[in-house]
This record gives sequence, C-alpha cells and structure tokens, in this order.
Amino acid sequence: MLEAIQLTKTFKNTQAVKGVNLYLEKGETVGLLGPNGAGKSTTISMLSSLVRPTSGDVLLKGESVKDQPQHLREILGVVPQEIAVFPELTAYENMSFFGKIYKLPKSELKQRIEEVLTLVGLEQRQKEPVKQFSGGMKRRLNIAVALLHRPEILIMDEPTVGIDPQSRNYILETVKKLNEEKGITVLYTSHYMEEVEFLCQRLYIMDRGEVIASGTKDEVKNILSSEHTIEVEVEKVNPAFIEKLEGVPAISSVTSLDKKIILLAPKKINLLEDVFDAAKQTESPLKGIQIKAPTLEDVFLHLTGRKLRD
Ligand SMILES: Nc1ncnc2c1ncn2[C@@H]1O[C@H](COP(=O)(O)OP(=O)(O)OP(=O)(O)O)[C@@H](O)[C@H]1O
Repeated sequence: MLEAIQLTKTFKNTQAVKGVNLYLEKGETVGLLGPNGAGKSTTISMLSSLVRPTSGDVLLKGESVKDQPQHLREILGVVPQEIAVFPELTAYENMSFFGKIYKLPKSELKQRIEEVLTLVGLEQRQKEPVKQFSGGMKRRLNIAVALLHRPEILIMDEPTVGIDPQSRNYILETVKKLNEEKGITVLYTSHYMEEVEFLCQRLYIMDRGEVIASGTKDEVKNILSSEHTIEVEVEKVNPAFIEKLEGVPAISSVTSLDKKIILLAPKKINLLEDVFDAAKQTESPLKGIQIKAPTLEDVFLHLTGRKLRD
C-alpha cells in the first residue's frame, strides 16, 4: 500500500536516513523501532510527504507521490510526536478547527467529531479547554485530530512518550481497535519493545539511519534462535571481569548495563563454568546468574551493542 524505496535524508553534515526500504501492506500494524536519533521521525516525515527526501522515493499503491502528495495526504493520518493542538480552545473547538482545514462537510462535522472523541475516550471532556488536560489526554486528542478525515493509513510517532500508564494503555487499546475493527493500516514508531510486541505483526529496527533488522516478530527473534542470553548480576562492573569474558571464544557478545552483564552464546554451550572462573580470577563477586531465551530487546542489543533506551 505504502512503500519507501531507498529513502535518504541528509541535513548539512548529518546523514539522518541512509537508504531505508520499508513497506506497509493494507490492514497491517507495523512497528518502527529504534533508539533516540535513529532516524525514525525523519523517515516517517518523508513517508508522509512532509519532508522531501534527499534521494529515494515513496510509492502509494505503486505510484510515486513525489509530484502528487495530495492524494497521499487525503488517505493518511499523522500523529506527530509534539502535541499539536491549541491549549486555549476546548477539545471540540480544536477538532472543529482541524475539521475545517480538512474541508469536512459542515453537515458531517459534528457527528464525525463526536465519533472520534468517543473513540479516544474524550467525549465527556469535549467542552473543556485543552490546557486543563493531562499529557495523556492531549495525546489522545492529537490522535483524534489525525483520525478526523477517516484516513486509511495512520502513522504514529512515539505516541506514548512521557504519559501516565493509564493513558498509555488506552492509546495502545485504541490503536489495536483501529486496526482490528476499522481496518486502518498503522505504522507505529516507538522505542518501547513491549508496545511493538503487543501491537504489531511485523517490525523494522532502525539504528543510525539504517534498517538493521526486519520481519515478523518471530523472524526477528529467530536472528538469535540458536543463542541464549546469560544475565550476570554483579555488585560493581569490573573491567577486568569484562575483559576476561570477552576472551571466552564461545561468547558472541558481552554488554554491561548498570550492574548487569549480558552475554550471548550458542545454546549448546554451557558457559557457567567459564563465568565462575572469570569471576574468581578477577575477584568479582557475583550476585546472580540467569539463563533466558532471547527477547526482541536482546536482538537489538546484539545488533547494536546498545539498549533501546540508553
Ligand atoms: N531538521 C534537522 N536538522 C538537522 N538535523 C536533524 C534534523 N532532524 C533530525 N536531525 C538529525 O537526524 C538524526 C535522526 O533524527 P530523528 O529525529 O529522525 O531520529 P528519531 O529516531 O526519530 O529519534 P527521536 O526518538 O529522538 O525523535 C539525528 O541525529 C537528528 O539530530
């Protein structure tokens, strides 16, 4: 339905996006995952025709949107990261303002506003000025604005950052409902692995401007299917201990995070003895050891050497 072909964006000296390919099939919810600065917002701005690519193209139903972004805008709803509503106006007045911009017929406007405000759970609060809303309520209103013109595709840029858990759950449930009941195709940008796990059928992982892994959730986890993760808890990370572990041939990656050292190694190999030996030789007291199946978070760690939320 919507496809990015070798999208690239360079800002002065920064190559924010470096040849990204991705696609959305009708009816899917797709996750775009990556840490801050990975290039997610720039990618979706190009996908939505808000930013012109340095090179590459965006295809809607197989046709380039470069010279005709209007058709894309008609069927696309974009929920930006920043809240883009007027604080002095009520929720209803905000919706009415954007409805007029979208040129919704007057006869339809009132009913449509009520429909979308109900969808995001704000129908009871529609007469209140937005400045009285919590951060989560403002974000829900932001989503309502994007839905006003009945888009077929919804692109959401980290819609749950910095809000209370209740609003977050509400937003996640709303996105699920929009996809499952209304058939809206969703591209959901996030740096929360668990949100993508809950919502999406497929995902793209971006880092430093590039897609570094993609596929269904299982396909991405299978990148590490023959590996297991060993989490070693320590009182203090001792560089000599890390160095010793890095010297163990069977360990494919060693990452230290706070007071945890995360090791990846083939499932067949029992590493416990090597870990205990390394700890003893470097006089590093251990607080605990856990062996786990890899998660999407581990895949990210393995591919980049960093945690998603550094
Ligand atoms: N208008 C701009 N001018 C210059 N550099 C920019 C501009 N927009 C983005 N960048 C840079 O491009 C890179 C990618 O930024 P982008 O906002 O796309 O990442 P992101 O993955 O969405 O991160 P975040 O979660 O922080 O929004 C960053 O290094 C950023 O500083």
